[in-house]
Amino acid sequence: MNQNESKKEVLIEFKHLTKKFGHFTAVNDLSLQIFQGEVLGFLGPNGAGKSTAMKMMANLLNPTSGEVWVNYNHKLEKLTKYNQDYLLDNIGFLIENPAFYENNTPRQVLTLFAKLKGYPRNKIHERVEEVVQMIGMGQWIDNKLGTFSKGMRQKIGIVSAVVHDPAIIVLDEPHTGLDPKARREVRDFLLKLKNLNKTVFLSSHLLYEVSEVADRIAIISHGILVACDSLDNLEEEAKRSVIDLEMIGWENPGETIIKLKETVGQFLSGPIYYNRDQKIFELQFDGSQEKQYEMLHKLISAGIKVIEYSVPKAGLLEDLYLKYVSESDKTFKQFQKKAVKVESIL
Ligand SMILES: Nc1ncnc2c1ncn2[C@@H]1O[C@H](COP(=O)(O)OP(=O)(O)OP(=O)(O)O)[C@@H](O)[C@H]1O
Repeated sequence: MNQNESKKEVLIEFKHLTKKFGHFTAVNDLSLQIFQGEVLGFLGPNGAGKSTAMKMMANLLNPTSGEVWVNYNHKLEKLTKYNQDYLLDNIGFLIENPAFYENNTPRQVLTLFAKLKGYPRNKIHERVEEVVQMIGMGQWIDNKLGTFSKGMRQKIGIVSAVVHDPAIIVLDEPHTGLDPKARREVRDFLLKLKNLNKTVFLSSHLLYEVSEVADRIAIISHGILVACDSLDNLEEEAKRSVIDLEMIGWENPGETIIKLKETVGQFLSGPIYYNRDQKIFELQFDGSQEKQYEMLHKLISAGIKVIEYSVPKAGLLEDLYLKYVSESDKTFKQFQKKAVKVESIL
């Protein structure tokens, strides 16, 4: 935990949360804190366990073991069926696909949600109009939901999670069924919530959508938390790992790779790749900026004619995300193999 995190108030805490369906472990010993005022992106491939964890947080599923703790009056309390009404009162959830009556309008549905959640009656009219405008659906407020596309319903579902103005908003895959324009509207909506200092816990398998709004990212794969850090730190880590090198005065990529290895091999953390289209060499590098400079110095001292030496900007975070997920895939497969061996011995 860094210094900033230790100062912030924890609003939700998962403690060793585990959910098994029969022999299958969907969420495996997940420990995670969500801090006041942050947008925490919960990222993972399909089937990673995101929805299962969120359902346990909403008390829609009981954990097999572990606990969810929720902040109430500046004190964390363990979530149970006895205190869920007041503990979850200040949280807005979009967990499953929203189902609406076809004949209702967004105004009717959202007014009902706000009433049920105890929002002040004299302010509901204004609040409903405000949130529908916020997500760019103002002109549809009195149209029947039966005429809406999947994406439009999804946006109304997102709004239904915030209409009572909760402090914490939990959105499971809010981008489902949205086209690029609608995704941008949802992104803008999430940024507005962030500016209002709301705490948002957002799951998705879309890295870009999460990285545009999140302060921190938690990556889950096969039910296991494989990374959790601030977006800045993850971006730093991603940047450290690759350097693109463009040179002149070389002919054969194979021979050049051998020469590069001889010259700077001690700094490298993985193989050197040659990108044929861009005519650049990719060095896998894991070190400080000082080391990065030393490496450049060695290249030039060895007579290698470097004309570009840079950290690529696009796609780095994606590479890092895929690295975490594929490492976890490998570990999971090895574990499965061992499990099969043990079963056959038994
Ligand atoms: N009720 C259930 N019974 C059995 N298995 C389940 C149940 N609910 C979920 N699973 C399994 O648990 C795993 C995790 O599912 P979960 O829905 O949490 O993943 P996810 O990360 O939300 O995926 P997606 O992005 O596809 O929604 C999946 O393999 C799923 O098939």
